[in-house]
Amino acid sequence: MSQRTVRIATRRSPLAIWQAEFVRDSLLALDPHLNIELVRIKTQGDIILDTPLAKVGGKGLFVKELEQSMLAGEADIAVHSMKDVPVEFPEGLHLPVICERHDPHDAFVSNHFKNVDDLPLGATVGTSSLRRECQLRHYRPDLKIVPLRGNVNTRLAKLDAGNFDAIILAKAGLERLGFDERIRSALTPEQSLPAIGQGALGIETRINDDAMNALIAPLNCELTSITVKAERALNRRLKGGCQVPIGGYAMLTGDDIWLRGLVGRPDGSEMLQQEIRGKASEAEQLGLMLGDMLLKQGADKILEEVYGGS
Ligand SMILES: NCc1[nH]cc(CCC(=O)O)c1CC(=O)O
Repeated sequence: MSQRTVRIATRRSPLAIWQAEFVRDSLLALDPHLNIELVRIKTQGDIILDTPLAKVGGKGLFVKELEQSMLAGEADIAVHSMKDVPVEFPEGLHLPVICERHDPHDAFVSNHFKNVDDLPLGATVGTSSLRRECQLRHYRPDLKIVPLRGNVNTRLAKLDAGNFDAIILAKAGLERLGFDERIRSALTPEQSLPAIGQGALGIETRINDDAMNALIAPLNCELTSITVKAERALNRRLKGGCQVPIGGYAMLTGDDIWLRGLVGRPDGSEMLQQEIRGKASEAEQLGLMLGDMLLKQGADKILEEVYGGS
């Protein structure tokens, strides 16, 4: 029974490796006799580094190759940032486990300024996230938003090279890599509503791999699963792609859930926001309803323009 081998498919970025090792160590804490290997895979998202992802197009740029390795039997599980996981899974695969969420907020990183309000008029901020760009422009129309891609380490190096007054990154990614001291402040959800699934890790497996599904089941965090499922239901209703600024963040208090959603234009000229509260047991329906509210408010028009109508 022991000496079972688990092959974890992971991207090669330092953050992805940290996340795969986090899941490896969590599994080893449950059964020290497991034999766990990392299968390091290069994805499209890692290869195309000089183009804003929204322009590269296509969903699941960071997960497709990991899924193929599982379907080909070269890996047993894949660890993903939930933020990067598309709403639909390929036939034969599912995502039964969402681990306890780390900090979901965006972080303000700068060598000279302590928060967004502290930035001088016309300051340069690096981000390639349309969601961050939209909200920053909406909040501070004077800021100059400049594309910034690459993994977390690369982005910090570009900041240090003096290319930007500040950059915005996910707090969770910085903290996982030990860059806590680089975080000058957290952006509140009112300043920057996080990305759907931000801060949460998910584990994808083959649906029919009963042994593996049972093995990873204890890593599931029920509370995180509920909130992320609500956020992902919102994304499903909005047919969330990476060309539209979309934000979504759910919080649980006891049996109640509070879900906020945002759809906007990258230039910040329009930013629609809605929120909904209800029973946690209806998390997914609430996510879909919130999507409908945003669509009715005008998100349908924005999405239609971006995706060229349908
Ligand atoms: N798109 C890259 C990505 N995917 C997940 C994270 C952060 C970690 C997380 O949200 O779990 C990041 C980096 C960032 O946005 O700064």
